[in-house]
Amino acid sequence: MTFKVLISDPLSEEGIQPLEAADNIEVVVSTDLSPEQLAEEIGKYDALLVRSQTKVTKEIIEKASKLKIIGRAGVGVDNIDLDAATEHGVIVVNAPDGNTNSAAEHTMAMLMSLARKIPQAFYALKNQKWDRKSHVGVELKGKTLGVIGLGRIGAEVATRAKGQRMNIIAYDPFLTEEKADQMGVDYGTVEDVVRKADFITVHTPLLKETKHLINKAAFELMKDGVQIVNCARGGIIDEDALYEAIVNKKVAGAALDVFEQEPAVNHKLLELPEVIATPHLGASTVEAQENVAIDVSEDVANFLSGGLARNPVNLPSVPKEVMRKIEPYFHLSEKLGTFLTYLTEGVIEEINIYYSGKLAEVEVAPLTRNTIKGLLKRHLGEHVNDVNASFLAEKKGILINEHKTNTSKGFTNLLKVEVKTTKGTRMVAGTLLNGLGARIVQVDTYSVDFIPSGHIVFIRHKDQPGAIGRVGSLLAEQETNIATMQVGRSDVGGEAIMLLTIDKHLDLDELNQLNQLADIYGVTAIEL
Ligand SMILES: NC(=O)c1ccc[n+]([C@@H]2O[C@H](COP(=O)([O-])OP(=O)(O)OC[C@H]3O[C@@H](n4cnc5c(N)ncnc54)[C@H](O)[C@@H]3O)[C@@H](O)[C@H]2O)c1
Ligand SMILES: O=C(O)[C@H](O)COP(=O)(O)O
Repeated sequence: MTFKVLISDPLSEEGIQPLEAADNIEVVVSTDLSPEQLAEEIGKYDALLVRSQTKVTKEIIEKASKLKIIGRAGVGVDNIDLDAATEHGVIVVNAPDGNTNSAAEHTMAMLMSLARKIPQAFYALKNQKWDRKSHVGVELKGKTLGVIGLGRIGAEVATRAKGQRMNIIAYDPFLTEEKADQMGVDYGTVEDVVRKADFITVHTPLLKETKHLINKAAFELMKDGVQIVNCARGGIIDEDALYEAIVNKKVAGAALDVFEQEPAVNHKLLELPEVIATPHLGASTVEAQENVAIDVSEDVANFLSGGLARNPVNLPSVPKEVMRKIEPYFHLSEKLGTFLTYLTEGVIEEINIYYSGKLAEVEVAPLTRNTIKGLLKRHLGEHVNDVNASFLAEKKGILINEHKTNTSKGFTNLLKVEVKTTKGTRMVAGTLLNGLGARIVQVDTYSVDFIPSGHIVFIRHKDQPGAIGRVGSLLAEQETNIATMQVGRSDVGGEAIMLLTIDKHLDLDELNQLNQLADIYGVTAIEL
């Protein structure tokens, strides 16, 4: 099978080698597509690679019938509708580390240019003006730099600013006083940071919570003459409030690499001499572009070949260590879900997944997603996958509960799935036998032992002499070979079950004949 990958923003040619080199991938580079053209084209592609320019909207994703993965060669994914991607089962991956250094260096370049008015002086000189008086700057040494968002880039900026002998005060929701101490920065709230800083730099993602984090009220708390840097995302700083604060002389200068609307030409902030700017160049270095393109190309190529994504954005990433422990249970978890879809009637209201024995000691969320995938796929179709399974279940109002218990009924590990529907509760449990693979060991209250794979017939019948024989004889007449057979009953003469694994698929006629045998209550053909 050949996968088609569209690259719709300029990426480093060296960086996309992992895709070009893959036998099963055809790469198309088309960086001038309008949104309408992209919407028209996207249906042909299995993967899309972008930077920040391509807007991957809900409308685009809805037209992307074959799309499996979107790769963002960079950090920020605010140009991608993540909810729409998740709903349509499209995984989004980014390259979180490749441009950290370049973005931090660009921030420092902007900070120093701002403090020494280098762009303004250069502009004057270019216009034949030898003007030394208007371009007197300030030193960084001894000043306080407020860092809002002390993640990868914020932390690198803090380290470099310390090299300029600045004091750092930082706020990040994940920063503790202890960690701040270890990093040699002062810990503060957003309010502390904006009150105390001479320069403020923001390094958060653009989220609902960070939109206009620096607003009119924040500017009012700042020192007079404060200077502002934004090399993260337009929109973290309220541009109207910044404009006003500069005009009112509260803010002495601002260095902006990013804007609320990009490309930002004819922007009112660019008319102010106190503002210096670059057109979103933080990650535009040869090194960063190569790094991010390699990272994302490798991830996309690997994912298309059936591997796991290293840097998923809309799916929690699972540490390798945990993955190694739970990977053997993947097959079992999906099969248990699928098996139950054949037994249940009515609308699913609640799914309870019980992990016991060894399984109770590990992170099981990926197994839960996989079980739900198995439960939903048969009815909702192939588009249900790990990315959207929980989302779709939630959207359908299904309650999902994970339980960890110690009661593993003598098995070293046991995975039990119980589904409550409008018509009743059904249950199935499975285990992984050392060296023998997966087994289903319980169906409702019956103990069984069979491999969850292939053609299975589940029969409910009256516990009567002859019932089993009649089923065996009819299957023989139908030239159906029985591979294994399990029987179980709750009470003598009561309801009993037969679970047969057979060598071929039973058609409707053959099933009907089985159903009409004496003492048979119901026959279900299961394909696992
Ligand atoms: N200008 C560019 O070209 C360029 C290049 C790379 C990254 N970026 C942008 O820089 C930003 C940071 O990137 P990163 O790689 O450091 O990301 P990161 O995830 O490592 O760090 C972001 C930090 O922001 C913190 N944060 C979240 N909400 C916050 C809040 N309300 N207040 C304070 N902190 C908050 C997080 O806890 C995290 O530590 C992103 O917006 C990214 O898109 C821009
Ligand atoms: O979030 C990022 O990684 C940067 O903003 C880089 O964006 P770009 O890939 O468009 O340069």
